[in-house]
Amino acid sequence: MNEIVQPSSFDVEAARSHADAREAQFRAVKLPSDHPQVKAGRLGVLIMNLGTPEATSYWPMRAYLKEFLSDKRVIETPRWLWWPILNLIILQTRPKKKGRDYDLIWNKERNEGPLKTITRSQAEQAQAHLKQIAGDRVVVDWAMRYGQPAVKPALENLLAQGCDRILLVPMYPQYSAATSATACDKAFEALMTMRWQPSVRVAPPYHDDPVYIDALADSMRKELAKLDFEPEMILTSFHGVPRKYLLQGDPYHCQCAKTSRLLRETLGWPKERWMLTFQSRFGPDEWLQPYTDETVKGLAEKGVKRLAIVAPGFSADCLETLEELDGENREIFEHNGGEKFAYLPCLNDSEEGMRVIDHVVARELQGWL
Ligand SMILES: C=CC1=C(C)c2cc3[nH]c(cc4nc(cc5[nH]c(cc1n2)c(C)c5CCC(=O)O)C(CCC(=O)O)=C4C)c(C)c3C=C
Ligand SMILES: [Fe+2]
Ligand SMILES: [Fe+2]
Repeated sequence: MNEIVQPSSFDVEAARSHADAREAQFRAVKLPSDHPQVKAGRLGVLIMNLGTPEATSYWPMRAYLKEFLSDKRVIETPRWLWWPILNLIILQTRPKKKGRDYDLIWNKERNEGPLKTITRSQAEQAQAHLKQIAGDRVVVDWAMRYGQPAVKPALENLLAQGCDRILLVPMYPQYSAATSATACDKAFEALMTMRWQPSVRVAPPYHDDPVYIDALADSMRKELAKLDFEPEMILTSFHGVPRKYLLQGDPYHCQCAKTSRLLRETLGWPKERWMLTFQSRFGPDEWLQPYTDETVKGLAEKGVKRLAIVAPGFSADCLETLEELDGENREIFEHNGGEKFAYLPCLNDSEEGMRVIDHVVARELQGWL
């Protein structure tokens, strides 16, 4: 690539900021007519979450579940055994059943799952925050590991805007191969095909970051203050994974346990009125225990009347929190003798939630910005 030609009128000192100077440089480039367009010097931030179906009817649900459940990072069962189970059993019934569940939480105004609405807003707010700090130098986009918007076009979009350094931000406070690693795999797969590969960083898990723990504590205090009761017990419920993933070295369980402990300590909540549980069990294998639904039932049966559940592992409310925790588990509790139940929302795009995202992004851009 040929060098940037600076016209004499271009005065770097006079530029208001480094970002403005970069912008001015883009505009000042003079290239031969057959030279490819060169855009560089910007930083990209790609916020990545899990994904959600395009619609709640059979075929979109089936496509989403097939992509998700075909991922070897999610289901580690050998393919010869898993393929017939997935195609001949699960994909026959689950799309319809789960489609009905998605109907209960669907954002009808935008015709999309809440995970998409919230992730988009998080990215837009992060972009607005970075604009204040760095002008147009940083571009924020968002993508989903499964479904739309896909990771590869999002990376291409960042490159097209001149981002030659990209920060990937998997929106999972606790690392698991089934979530953070597979999101990065998808990004690296896209980078494999690129001639001019950007420099890439990956934001690490933030399960014990004081900014995250304080944001969770602040959000919980606010939500608890709105209730007309004080919970006898608080459950911190995390998405489960098969127990064998823990035994094979996935740090997810330990990171969930640490988040839960730090949150309780920060709130000063009594140990005997706080629990760590795991939800969303899938299939016949043993998953991380104790299971949320069995715990909720057991507590109600033992006479606990007032219960609150919070899901610190989800950066955005979704099917697993709105339908499973606030819907199914509320019903289990009330059906077994419980009286007052509260589901406390995720950090989402709230002030507390954005504090965490802005902090993680700013920290990981250090040295680049
Ligand atoms: C079957 C294996 C699964 C593993 C392992 C798993 C891990 C895992 N998942 C999340 C976060 C989310 N999962 C969501 C939905 C969902 N999860 C599974 C399966 C596994 N997840 C399925 C099949 C589904 C789809 C719904 C269903 O059929 O039950 C969601 C919600 C997406 C939405 O659209 O709202 C999230 C978020 C984590 C954090 C995790 C392990 C660490
Ligand atoms: Fe899941
Ligand atoms: Fe552990």
